[in-house]
Amino acid sequence: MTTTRVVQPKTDEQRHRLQEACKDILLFKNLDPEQFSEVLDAMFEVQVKPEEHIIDQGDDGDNFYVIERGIYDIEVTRDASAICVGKYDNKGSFGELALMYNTPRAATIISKQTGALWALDRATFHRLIVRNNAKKRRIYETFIESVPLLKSLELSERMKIVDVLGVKTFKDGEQIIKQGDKADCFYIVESGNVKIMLKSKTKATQKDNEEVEIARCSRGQYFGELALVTNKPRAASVYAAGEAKCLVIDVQAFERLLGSCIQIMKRNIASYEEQLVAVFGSSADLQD
Ligand SMILES: Nc1ncnc2c1ncn2[C@@H]1O[C@@H]2COP(=O)(O)O[C@H]2[C@H]1O
Repeated sequence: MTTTRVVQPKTDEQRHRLQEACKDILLFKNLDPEQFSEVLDAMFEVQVKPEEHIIDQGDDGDNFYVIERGIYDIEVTRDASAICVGKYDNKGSFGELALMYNTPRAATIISKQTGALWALDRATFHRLIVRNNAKKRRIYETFIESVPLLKSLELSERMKIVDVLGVKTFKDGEQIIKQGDKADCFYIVESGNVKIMLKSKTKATQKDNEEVEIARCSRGQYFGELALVTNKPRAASVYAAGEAKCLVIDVQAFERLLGSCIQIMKRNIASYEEQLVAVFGSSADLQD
């Protein structure tokens, strides 16, 4: 693997767009500012046409991609039939697996309209992101083993979660999730507390726009799964209560790696109705 720093020349306007596209990329969250700036230097713009195959399942991995804009289908072929397992909608990233694990591409990614991507070459991805993974595993191994939801997974499966997660710190009172938004992440609390707040749409006596606290989550507990499991907008808002640090997993990794935990989550979702009945006298707000 080369250790040379790659610099792809960019205009100020391009760098600005690139920074915008990369600001929420989970795999970049653990980089220090110098490493992040090396990543940005190495990235280059790729314009895509409708129906273009950006990645073909089975190929060797060349680049990691960050989405600036466009819709991309994710297709996985098993037993000779291709199934669309999800899509990227104007945000997110893909193409990390083949580069991380030296495996053939695990899915085919097809653009559905004209779009724009930023690509990071394999050597730079390896040098800056993959090398960081050993450190990430050391830091999070014990904590991730203690998370009750993940107990049923194999150690190797838990480590794959660690490889792709991002860590975010929220200030006291900062909004983490907004009720009604489209969902794209799942969260596990590493430290601090978060409070789940709900604006009732059905309770006539409640003042307009007033949010009511319905639950709190602390270390080892998770939130943000409901909308991912039900494919609906966020059912409640979530705020940091004091400083809170969360591990964040994107929806594609959630579906790929946490599929076997979904039954446990569904059982817990049933108890949300009881919480709502306790607070509002009815669980109707969760059902629409
Ligand atoms: N369910 C899925 N299975 C495999 N790959 C997926 C899935 N969903 C999204 N992807 C992305 O599709 C990419 C295809 O190339 P990679 O295998 O390098 O990395 C893969 C992931 O980034």
